[in-house]
Amino acid sequence: MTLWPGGPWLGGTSLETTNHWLSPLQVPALGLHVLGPAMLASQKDFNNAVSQVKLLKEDPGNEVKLKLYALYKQATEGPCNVPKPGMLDFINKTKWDAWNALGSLSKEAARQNYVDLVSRLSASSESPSPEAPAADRKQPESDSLVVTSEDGITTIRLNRPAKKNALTTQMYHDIIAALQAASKDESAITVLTGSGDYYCSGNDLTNFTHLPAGGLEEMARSAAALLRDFVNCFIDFPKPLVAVVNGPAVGISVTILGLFDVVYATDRASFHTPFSHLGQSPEGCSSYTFPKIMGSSKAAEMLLFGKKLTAQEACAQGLVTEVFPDGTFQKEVWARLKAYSKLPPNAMRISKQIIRNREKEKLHAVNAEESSVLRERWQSDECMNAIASFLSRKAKL
Ligand SMILES: CCCC/C=C/CC(=O)SCCNC(=O)CCNC(=O)[C@H](O)C(C)(C)COP(=O)(O)OP(=O)(O)OC[C@H]1O[C@@H](n2cnc3c(N)ncnc32)[C@H](O)[C@@H]1OP(=O)(O)O
Repeated sequence: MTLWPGGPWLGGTSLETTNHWLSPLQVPALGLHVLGPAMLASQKDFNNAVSQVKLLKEDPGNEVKLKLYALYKQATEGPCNVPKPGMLDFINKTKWDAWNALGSLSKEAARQNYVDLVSRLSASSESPSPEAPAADRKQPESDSLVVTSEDGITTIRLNRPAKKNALTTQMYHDIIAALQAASKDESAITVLTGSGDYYCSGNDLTNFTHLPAGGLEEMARSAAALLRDFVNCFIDFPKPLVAVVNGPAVGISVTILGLFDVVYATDRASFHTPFSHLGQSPEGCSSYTFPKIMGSSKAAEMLLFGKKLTAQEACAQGLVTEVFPDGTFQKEVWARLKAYSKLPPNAMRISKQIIRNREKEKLHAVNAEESSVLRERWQSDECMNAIASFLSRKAKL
């Protein structure tokens, strides 16, 4: 089996010829124990991904191939418990190291990560041009998102001030498209900010009132898929990503801050994740990033009890990089960003890559799990009652 004919791997010896490592014929009947609702990739998805790898047009490079190998082994055989190859058996030792580095990652999560990785590789090998100029950018479908590019900075602005920039389903799609375009445009830095007095009041709770033909279950399924795609874009975003938090932030607009590189906030901002109040659970990888950023008990106070942080508190906890007086916020922040945007863009990209790569697989696994749990939560009475309360004007945060 030759996946990338003529591609010398690791010093001229093909990894696959030493282990036939991606042959779908070798996938044993797994009898997998599925953890949650069907958010994690099925065996069929996994088998498809294994076949898809062979169709990739470009060689993804040794590092990625090793990752695929390790995830494949973990997904099919579980944690590495075979003896470590000898020092001089370079290729098998490298493969063993990659597999062993996955530690106790479950078979299901490895399978999911494998499917995600293959889908990203397939998408990028199909993308027509690496540098889509800003002028070619597909404009958002509605006025609720405004995307501009100037001075080496692409700015994605939430523009629904009358609704405190609450995120409609269309806005999630538009933000995904805007991030994908920004990742390929010529700007050095990408910024997310809001119009008006709020940064963002989180998920628009009326999203839950548009029930599709398949009812609540179908609504929860598609919302979980959208959430997962949305958060994946932040995990994978390749350039410096800066949040300019111009006012209070709620829900998902707070949780994804843990995936930004830098967060600047006005002293009027606050940070609120009232998931328990809403019968929901954390998303945006916050169940992982928040304890890492602020320690487990501060994270628990926010994520379990919905403690609202002031900008100064969020800065002290490490969620916010710097707080500015509201009167000079815009002037100071944009002057600083303009200066940063003049730095060599490739160096910034590569530095971000090296930082993010250490965490990427983990973040994707966390995102998959959080989305899966929320899919269930959204069908719970606790959640339905909280949303009904808000919509009937009985409850406000
Ligand atoms: C598919 C992916 C799903 C990802 C899931 C994410 C989870 C979350 O994000 S959880 C967080 C959800 N957000 C909320 O619970 C916030 C709800 N809003 C409020 O509690 C308050 O509106 C506020 C504290 C944000 C602001 O209060 P304030 O008194 O200053 O202003 P209001 O008069 O309430 O708001 C003006 C206007 O905007 C509407 N609105 C504000 N936020 C939302 C929202 N999140 N969803 C829907 N609508 C919202 C509010 O109803 C008002 O509308 P009207 O002028 O028509 O009454």
